[in-house]
Amino acid sequence: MPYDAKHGTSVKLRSQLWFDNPDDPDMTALYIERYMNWGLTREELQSGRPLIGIAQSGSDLAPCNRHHLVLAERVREGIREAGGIAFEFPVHPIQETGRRPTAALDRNLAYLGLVETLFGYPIDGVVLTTGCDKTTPSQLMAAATVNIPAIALSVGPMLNGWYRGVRTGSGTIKWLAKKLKAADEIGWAEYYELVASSAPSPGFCNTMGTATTMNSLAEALGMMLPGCAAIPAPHKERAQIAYLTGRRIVEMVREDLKPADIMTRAAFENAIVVNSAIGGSTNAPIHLVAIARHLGIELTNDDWERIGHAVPLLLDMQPAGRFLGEDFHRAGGVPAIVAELIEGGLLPHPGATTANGRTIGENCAGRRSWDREVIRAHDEPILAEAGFLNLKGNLFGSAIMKTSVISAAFRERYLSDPGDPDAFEGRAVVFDGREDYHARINDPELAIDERTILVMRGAGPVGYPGGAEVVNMQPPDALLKKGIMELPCIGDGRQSGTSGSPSILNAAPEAAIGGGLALLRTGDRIRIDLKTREANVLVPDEELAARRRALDETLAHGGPGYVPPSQTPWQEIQRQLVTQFDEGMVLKPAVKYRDVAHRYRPRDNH
Ligand SMILES: CC(C)(O)[C@@H](O)C(=O)O
Repeated sequence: MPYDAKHGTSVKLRSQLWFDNPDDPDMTALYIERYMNWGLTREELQSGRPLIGIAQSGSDLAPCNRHHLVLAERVREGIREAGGIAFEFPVHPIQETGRRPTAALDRNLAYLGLVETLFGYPIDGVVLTTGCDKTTPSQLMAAATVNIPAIALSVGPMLNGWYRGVRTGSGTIKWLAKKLKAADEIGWAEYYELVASSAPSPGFCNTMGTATTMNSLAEALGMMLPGCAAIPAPHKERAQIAYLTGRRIVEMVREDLKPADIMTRAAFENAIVVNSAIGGSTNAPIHLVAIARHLGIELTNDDWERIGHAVPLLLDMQPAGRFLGEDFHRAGGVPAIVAELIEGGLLPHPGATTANGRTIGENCAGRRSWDREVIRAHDEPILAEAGFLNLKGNLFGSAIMKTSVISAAFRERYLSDPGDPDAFEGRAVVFDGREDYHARINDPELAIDERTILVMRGAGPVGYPGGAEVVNMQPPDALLKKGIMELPCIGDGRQSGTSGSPSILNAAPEAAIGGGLALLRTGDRIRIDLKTREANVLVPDEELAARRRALDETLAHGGPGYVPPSQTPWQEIQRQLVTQFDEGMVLKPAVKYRDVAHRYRPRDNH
């Protein structure tokens, strides 16, 4: 509904409440004078042109998004040409590889800041500059809450990394370098060289890590122009789509096309299917559930399994496959994946609306793969069932397992219980947080062998705090030297989207608030059944009940000792308000605020 009809004012655009409000010329004078002080004229600000925010997520602290500082010029040109005026402003930096203790702590902080900015300033529509992992969901969450017209612009992945003729992918190469170093095959100098080779240009991870995943899903949700997610940052098409995005947001304001019109339940179901087909990150369920909750859409990890598990893997990209971002883009990017899914009858809602005003089906139908090695045909997939499993049992109520990275060697070694090829059992070795893991992983007393299951607890939204990517646990050096490159891992934290290890992640509730992992002890046996989706510690119920009583006692006296104290005000605030991973790790009081730009009119400041 247009702004004037909803609020009974004589202004047509929200920004006119500040700059062109005939009902209050006195306040208009106050609001407009300072925005003219850098050269804008009264005529520009009072001519009914939409004022378009550019939510700038790039900075020197956020190298993955830094190229947005350059792209914003093309966005501005597009906005101007379509008759709008650009207002660029900063969003809180979120850099996964730079922020300690974890960038995930800042997703909700950036969300809060952006909600306040969009609500409290004269902005009619916004370009969200997405990139590194959490920069995408934080901005989509804010756009969902405020619900003014919004369109996302991906910064794009880096160019492919190369080392001695071999593709080196972000993050994924780090796991390999660690293994080579542990096996004494390389020294530190080559280690640095190898890892740095994977980052040859501006842009985010060139693997299907969380960044490419979340940008691809933003496109699948309909919040980007078609093809936007995968264009590498330095390519000319990246600057071209920045310009087109700027033009389009002005039209979206005129059409009053808002996030809640685009990000419907149907759009989320499409995104889940696309995530399976691209081999997307295990961080995606957390973020999509969060965005959905801010729109009032009930999305669960059961939905992820029900809608996504049977979908085939079509994209051969690291860590699930071989290729990198440039290859994905050249093969056709997200539109080619969607086209294959439509062809195979696998996309549930081809009629879902997207940011350009057309449906995802209209945008993508027929745009099939240019390179069948990189993006496979729907009937010749890399893997038949590539989606996530949602495991449950006496260790947790929900944990995600990414099936597309379970290697053949792993299947052979573990999923071979006689008569039960879907189950494996192992002895648990439990670590209380990352420091404990790094201090003890090579301790021979732990007797870690090829049937061990590594467990990390204390890494969740409350425990770490923020829910860190620290469940990337590798076997001890002795096993790596023997060629055992991966052990099954379980954790109440997250794992990098670039990791290829067979892991059970995002376990909720986490140990820090008394989840089942808190009851586990080194030496316990764990059984995982991929068919029944169960994960249980094989300890008699009476014994578990006794451990539960002891834990309750500890919790009553301030909680398990492995939860470190908060170090900053935000750590403490977020700990008090945050939900668990399976509920999106959102701030509990925040989700009730919906459509705030239409529901509320901000009060004047003088
Ligand atoms: C590679 C990183 C930094 O871990 C992240 O981007 C991810 O893919 O999860």
